[in-house]
Amino acid sequence: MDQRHDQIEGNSEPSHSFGQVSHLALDIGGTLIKVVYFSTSRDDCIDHEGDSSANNTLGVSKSGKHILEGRLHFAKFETRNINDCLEFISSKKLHLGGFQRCRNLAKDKNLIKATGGGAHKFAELFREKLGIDLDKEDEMDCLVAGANFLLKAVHREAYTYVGGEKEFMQIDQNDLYPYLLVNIGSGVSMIKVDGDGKFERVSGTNVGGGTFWGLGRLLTKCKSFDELLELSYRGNNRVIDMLVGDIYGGMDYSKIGLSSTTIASSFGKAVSDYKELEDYKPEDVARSLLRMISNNIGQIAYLNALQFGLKRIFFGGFFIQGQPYTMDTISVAVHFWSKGEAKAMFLRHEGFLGALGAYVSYAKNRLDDLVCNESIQIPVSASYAADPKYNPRNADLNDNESMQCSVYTA
Ligand SMILES: Nc1ncnc2c1ncn2[C@@H]1O[C@H](COP(=O)(O)OP(=O)(O)O)[C@@H](O)[C@H]1O
Ligand SMILES: CC(C)(COP(=O)(O)O)[C@@H](O)C(=O)NCCC(=O)O
Repeated sequence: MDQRHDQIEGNSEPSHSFGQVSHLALDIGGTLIKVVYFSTSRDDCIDHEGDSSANNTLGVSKSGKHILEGRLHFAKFETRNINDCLEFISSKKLHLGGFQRCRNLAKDKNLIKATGGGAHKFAELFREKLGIDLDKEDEMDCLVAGANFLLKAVHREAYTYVGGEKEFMQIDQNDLYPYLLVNIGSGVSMIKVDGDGKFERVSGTNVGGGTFWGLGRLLTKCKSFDELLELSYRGNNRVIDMLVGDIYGGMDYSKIGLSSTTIASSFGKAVSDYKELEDYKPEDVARSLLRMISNNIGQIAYLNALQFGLKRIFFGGFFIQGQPYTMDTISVAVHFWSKGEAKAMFLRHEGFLGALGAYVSYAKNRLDDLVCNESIQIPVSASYAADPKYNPRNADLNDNESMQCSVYTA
């Protein structure tokens, strides 16, 4: 048996063991590193057309392409803790790949697809610590490729969020373009997508996820992003935000379509109240901040959609993280400004667009193709649960998933 295979399996109980790991891809952003990799597992072994050779996860399709069945795994780390990510990759031997056991495609085993600014910034570190070269892919190319892949290949990927309810969208592949992709990472990029590889970054804003996390940390003294979010759920923004009703004596300003509860000025009450930061509850501050930033992004997104005549806006990036209040504020902003004409849509794998784009870019070189059979909500931590060396503090996996899929190799 292949030694590499042994080493990977050696860390795991049989029920959750990895088979081969292949095609590791990274998106090293300003705040978070996103990791995507494919693994076959014994549970997933399928012998297509009777191929019972050494690698029984590799079958041959009617078109002559080999099919490798397995799961796509997702993980994320804070960029400031990049060593945790390096350790994770190293301990799982993810960088060594796995196709060579079955297809002798080892020639570029030390070349790992990577995108995001960190692919440039940390290239030397990866070479030094893991002996791998980062094969850099452009960040915008990857965001678009990742979004197109998810929208076309993954069932129940896109959804609207209205009145606290998720509604999954049926995406007609023949009627997908054009759309606006708004990626809310540390900063925000807005990309008009017209097709596979056909896009233009039409706008962006420096007021994004990093602003929420950075300002929020300074204002509330909270220690983690999740804590800040948690705070925001308990808060009441009306304590700090100046509403139309505060200015108009409790009345709507109906002539221009503003209800009394519309925020007239985010944080505006802090001026008239003569209060200091300590006089406000951190949860109210967090709530106002989340609302201010989400609302602003929703509005800028809509204005761009308007300018380019786009009806559909997909929001990605880890700022969203499937958080109800964030999505609600963005949805309301898009609905309000577009008078119901445009729709905000969210993606289940919103934070992994770039990493998935880097992943599918392997296809450019090796003619491999990734097909998702289905998308199943399985906590990715379940894949590691049996690993005695797995330390959840190292891999901040939150509630990510792995999804079942096939890789078609030429
Ligand atoms: N665990 C976390 N730690 C830090 N930021 C987080 C976390 N989860 C979500 N976020 C939010 O996601 C943003 C980063 O999103 P991401 O799409 O990964 O961007 P980038 O590529 O710039 O790192 C942060 O600025 C923050 O608002
Ligand atoms: C520079 C970036 C593309 C980097 O991506 P990120 O790490 O934030 O995901 C992004 O932060 C951005 O688009 N910022 C907004 C810059 C602007 O248009 O004003």
